[in-house]
Amino acid sequence: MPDELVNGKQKNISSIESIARSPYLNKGTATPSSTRNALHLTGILPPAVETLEQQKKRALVQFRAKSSCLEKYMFLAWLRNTNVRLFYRIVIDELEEMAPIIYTPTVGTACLEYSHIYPFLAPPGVPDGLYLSINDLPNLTQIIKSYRPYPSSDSLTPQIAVITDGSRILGLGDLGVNGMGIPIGKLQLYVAGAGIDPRRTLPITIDLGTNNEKNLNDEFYLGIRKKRVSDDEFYPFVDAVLKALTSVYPNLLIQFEDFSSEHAFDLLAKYRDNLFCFNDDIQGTGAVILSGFINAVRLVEKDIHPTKHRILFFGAGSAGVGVAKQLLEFFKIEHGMSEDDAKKLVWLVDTKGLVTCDRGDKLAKHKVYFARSDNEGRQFKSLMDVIEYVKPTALIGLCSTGGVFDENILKRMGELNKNPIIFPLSNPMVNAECTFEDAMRNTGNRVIFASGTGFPPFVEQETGKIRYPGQGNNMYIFPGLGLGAILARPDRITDRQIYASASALAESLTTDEVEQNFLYPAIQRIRRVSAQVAAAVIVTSVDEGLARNPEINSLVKQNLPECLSRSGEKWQKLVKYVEEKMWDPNNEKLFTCETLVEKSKF
Ligand SMILES: NC(=O)c1ccc[n+]([C@@H]2O[C@H](COP(=O)([O-])OP(=O)(O)OC[C@H]3O[C@@H](n4cnc5c(N)ncnc54)[C@H](O)[C@@H]3O)[C@@H](O)[C@H]2O)c1
Ligand SMILES: O=C(O)C[C@H](O)C(=O)O
Ligand SMILES: [Mg+2]
Repeated sequence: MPDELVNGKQKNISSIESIARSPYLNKGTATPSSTRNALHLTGILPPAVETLEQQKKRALVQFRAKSSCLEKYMFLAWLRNTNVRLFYRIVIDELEEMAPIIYTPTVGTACLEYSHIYPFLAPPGVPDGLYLSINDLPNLTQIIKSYRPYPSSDSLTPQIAVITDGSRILGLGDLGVNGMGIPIGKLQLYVAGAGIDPRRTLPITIDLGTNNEKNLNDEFYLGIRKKRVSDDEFYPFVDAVLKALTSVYPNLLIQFEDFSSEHAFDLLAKYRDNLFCFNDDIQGTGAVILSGFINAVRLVEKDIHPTKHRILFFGAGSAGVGVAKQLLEFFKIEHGMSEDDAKKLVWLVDTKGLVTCDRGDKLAKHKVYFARSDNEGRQFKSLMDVIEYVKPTALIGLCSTGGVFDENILKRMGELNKNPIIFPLSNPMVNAECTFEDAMRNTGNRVIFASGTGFPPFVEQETGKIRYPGQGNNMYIFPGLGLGAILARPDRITDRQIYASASALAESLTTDEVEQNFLYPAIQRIRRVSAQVAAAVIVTSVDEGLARNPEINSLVKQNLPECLSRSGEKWQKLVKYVEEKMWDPNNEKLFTCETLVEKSKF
């Protein structure tokens, strides 16, 4: 037999095996009989040929029977790594039930336990994400090139990477390499919420050590066992990773996630103008909270003029400062305020109290901009003292300390305001500054509320009316922002694109949601909402002259004014175009299993 034929046959065998074993292509019990025969799966699979719906039903029964959220997380992780299509069918259809498992709060527990649950998340050979440690410095490019989450037949060039160094995972602190759960969770929302093809997502954890003693002393800890490296090593290593990534994947969008605040601000400042990237905790959170704030401001407009708000941030890290900066844009753009006047509407509090210029300590760089100088030498330490001084209309918690908006604080906010705006945004749920129930009870049900992790609805005792809390989480922004950027391909993510994402999100509520005083759209509608957010990002990048995708340019340019106003037929057409680009687990064209079998004539 000629060599080519032998090779040809070997190729067939290996491609057939890779279909049967591919977490992406295999359909498990939904594999049709003809394909089973071709793949030699008859006898390996039980005889029944099921539909995706039947598989989903069984998986849901198994999922719901799990006794803890962590077990549910592990079950879903296994499903994702063995049957991609079934996993995403379930996550997309049941997002309200699944989001708290694959994302906050359970992803927080999973990160805390990551080194303990690790081998049970994926079958051998299926990676959960890309690990790059400081020891890999000489080989970064090679490691990145060889990383294949699926067999090479279904590997595609990644379009979006979420990268963390595990140093500030949610409000849980430095978790080192255990932080891998976060890039994985974020990218699952990219797929479920914005229809990015799962094969085009790249979760990355860089390991530069950890200062978490518990991890360092844990016999099962999976990261390198040493203290975090100094900045002299940190910045060159991150730079080398980014260079290697972009040399292998030049169009890759990079989302920085859960870096400690100082590094988060520095990395953003260093790369925002020369790399296709954004920081989710600073810009994504800024945009999502701006959006909720815009809707909250509308709700209280008859009592408080928008420019008369007094906004108190409890927590002055990457998220607090990121949100505060984003809010300034709203006052400047929508209300014509000068930067100085807008800045006067914001007060920051950190562990030492109100952030002022003359507090006597050396302020971290990112706090200096908002430090107050109108305090006439007075300093305020406790939150209550600051509240008495500022008399805030809005209280925003981003301090990672659960329960600090206690009964007294909430009551006082209720006394000061007809409808106090209270956003306990820290994650996961145990770190939320207050619960929805406490906020309702202590303000006579008058609070305007959004939290980072979703709380259950509250039933008003007197009326029996059900009140739904808002979820102010960047998950409403990053999927749409990323999708829009991937489609338009601007050179960089700009402030205007971020602002457009926030304002499109604020406008995305249905009449029914507006009537119910929602601040954010229902999570079940996330794909539609992400399409609107993505379209707004696309239009802005075309208007800025930054979009490099010719198809997008020709589609948008001729209808630019209508698209910029986000109304009318042309805008709707663009949103539909974006929706049609979304990956869907039921789209057979994307699962070439049968076609490959047929072509292989085996
Ligand atoms: N809802 C969302 O979408 C979202 C997005 C990003 C971050 N977050 C959450 O925000 C929190 C903060 O993130 P970060 O990156 O800004 O973290 P960070 O650690 O950099 O900042 C925390 C800030 O809170 C202050 N602080 C801590 N304890 C305090 C206390 N008891 N009293 C007063 N101030 C206190 C610190 O001084 C610091 O300024 C985290 O819990 C994170 O999960 C939520
Ligand atoms: O991950 C989240 O749920 C939101 C945010 O990015 C965070 O760091 O808390
Ligand atoms: Mg984050």
